[in-house]
Amino acid sequence: MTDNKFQNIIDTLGIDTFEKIRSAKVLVVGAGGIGCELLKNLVLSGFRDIHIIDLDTIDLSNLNRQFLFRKHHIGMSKAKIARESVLKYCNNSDDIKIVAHHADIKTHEFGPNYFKQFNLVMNALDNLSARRHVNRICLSVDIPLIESGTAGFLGQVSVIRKGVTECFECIPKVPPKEFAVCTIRSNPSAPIHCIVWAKMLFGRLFGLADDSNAVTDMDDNIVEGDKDDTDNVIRDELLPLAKQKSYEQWVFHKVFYTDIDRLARMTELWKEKKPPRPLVYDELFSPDGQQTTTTTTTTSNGINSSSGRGLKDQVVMSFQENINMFVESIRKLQVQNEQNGALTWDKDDNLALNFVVSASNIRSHIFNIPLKSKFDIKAMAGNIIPAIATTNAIISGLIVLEAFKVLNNEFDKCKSTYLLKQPSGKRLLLPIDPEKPKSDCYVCSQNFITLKINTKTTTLSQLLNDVLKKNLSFHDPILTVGASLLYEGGDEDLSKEEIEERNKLEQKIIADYKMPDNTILNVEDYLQNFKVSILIIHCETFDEDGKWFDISGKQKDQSTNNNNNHDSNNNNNNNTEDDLDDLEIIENPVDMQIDASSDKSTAKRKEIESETSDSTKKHKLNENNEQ
Ligand SMILES: Nc1ncnc2c1ncn2[C@@H]1O[C@H](COP(=O)(O)OP(=O)(O)OP(=O)(O)O)[C@@H](O)[C@H]1O
Ligand SMILES: [Zn+2]
Repeated sequence: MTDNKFQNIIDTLGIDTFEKIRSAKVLVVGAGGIGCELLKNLVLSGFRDIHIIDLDTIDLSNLNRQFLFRKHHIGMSKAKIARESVLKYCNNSDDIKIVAHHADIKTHEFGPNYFKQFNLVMNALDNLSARRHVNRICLSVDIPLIESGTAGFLGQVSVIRKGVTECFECIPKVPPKEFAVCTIRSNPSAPIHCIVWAKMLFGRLFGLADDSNAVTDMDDNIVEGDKDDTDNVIRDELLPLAKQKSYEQWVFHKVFYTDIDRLARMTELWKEKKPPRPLVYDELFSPDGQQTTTTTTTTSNGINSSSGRGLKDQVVMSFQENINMFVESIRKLQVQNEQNGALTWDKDDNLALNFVVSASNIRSHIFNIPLKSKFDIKAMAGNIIPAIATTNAIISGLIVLEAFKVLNNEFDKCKSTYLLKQPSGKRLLLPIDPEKPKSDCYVCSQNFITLKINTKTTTLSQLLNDVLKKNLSFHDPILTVGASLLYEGGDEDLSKEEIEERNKLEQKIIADYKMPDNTILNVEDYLQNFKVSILIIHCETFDEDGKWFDISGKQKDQSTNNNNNHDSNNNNNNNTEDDLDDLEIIENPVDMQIDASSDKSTAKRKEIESETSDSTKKHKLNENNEQ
């Protein structure tokens, strides 16, 4: 029967619910901040058949809140160590079975058939694409999903059940902020512009070749775009000389002298502000690489630096210290690059972070922008909102409370609960009824998507990678129009020649690829067990700068006529939404960060407003909290 240590649970939930907990098989996706707390809650509540998946290894920066991990675990699989540590809570007894997978949930091993074995899936993820992926599979095999997330003091838990509640994709998520390329490249005015630039420069110098990375042209000594009075292209004769000396000197000269010199000469740009000042390597370093100036404690733009008190990383380094760090990090990264091939920027890789800190601060100095500490730059470069252990703990507790209702099939009692920053009616937790599935959701309601795109200039490769994979989170899409198969991914069964042939096809323009204006393209992903029809509308101009396609939800019956004037239900743009921590976070109940124009947001807002103002409803709110 049961163990005494669960007597409290039995007394509270009743023996029937407890037996369901004992026999349930559940999947936890993610063993990070929420995942660690959740696993501990699950075993302490009596769950004993748990699968846990996480693709990552333990990092030093996880230890302050991911309490299942210790310093000696750094570098080891999160899922496996989480399993080991959590088993200690139940003294390895209690007939408990935890299966840990050190793997990406988006791989074929974990397709719909794998999901079918569970009574419940719980997401403890940190990115949109994996969340969407799990949402689609759970819908396809009709397994309840509990979705959750935290951002600083804010948090949210919601239950997703096919046909009963809205799904994760019923409401479009607010895309991450993007900066205009010209601001990053030519006219920065805030530290974040220089930080974005430095990350791009890292990719340009040490990452994979990427034609869209326009941070600087590293290939020759032409001062781009500039011609003298007699129409000769202007060249920077010093650049090839710098190249002969060392890689770091060449990079330094190119990005902090040649490019800046060119910008400084664009007088139109500097009518109302101080022009940038190019830096000369030899004025900062002697030919033997030693610095020529003494370390200053104040930057030229008057910002106090390293003499300040506080933790080392929280102090703003002097200009000279940034210069030294820049040169040193390039030297070391170049060695890594030669040994390991292309590098990927990672906020937790100290050397990569040093590069971005120093490069962005030097650029800030040049453009008269305040310098920032390594701590601040790491937060901005990693889009980090400090993770708070207590928030994760509260949210994980709420997940388990919803799990009990799910196991009891009490979907009518399930709540979407928001953890607020400020109390609302003295309560920090705001439970509301989940919304019904949105009728025009292309994921849970089988509706059409409308895609406006220039069919005469866009290639199949752009459609596949930027629209279908990055924006719509397909993993391995198969494209058909009518009965003809247009494209199928996967390299397993293809010969080298066939792959080459397919790569060539991917470069074809989509209009030449049986997809002219007003085509209905069917896209299917076997791994997600998900398909959608996309109405393609040819469009040559878009309202926003830099935008080259537009996606909107569309009812099936309306979409088949060729009418460009359809309503945009979704707000998708061209951003890669992968890194977005995509919570429907609300700062305060009447200021919800859902698509403010949607009916749903208005309805929810009204509900919350009335709940927080009406005393009888407040009572209901209190009842709801005592779930
Ligand atoms: N596709 C995926 N498959 C499996 N696990 C994933 C996937 N995507 C993300 N995860 C895991 O989800 C967890 C999310 O946890 P959390 O938000 O605490 O992130 P973190 O990486 O541990 O911390 P931070 O991002 O704050 O440094 C991470 O451990 C991450 O490895
Ligand atoms: Zn939906």
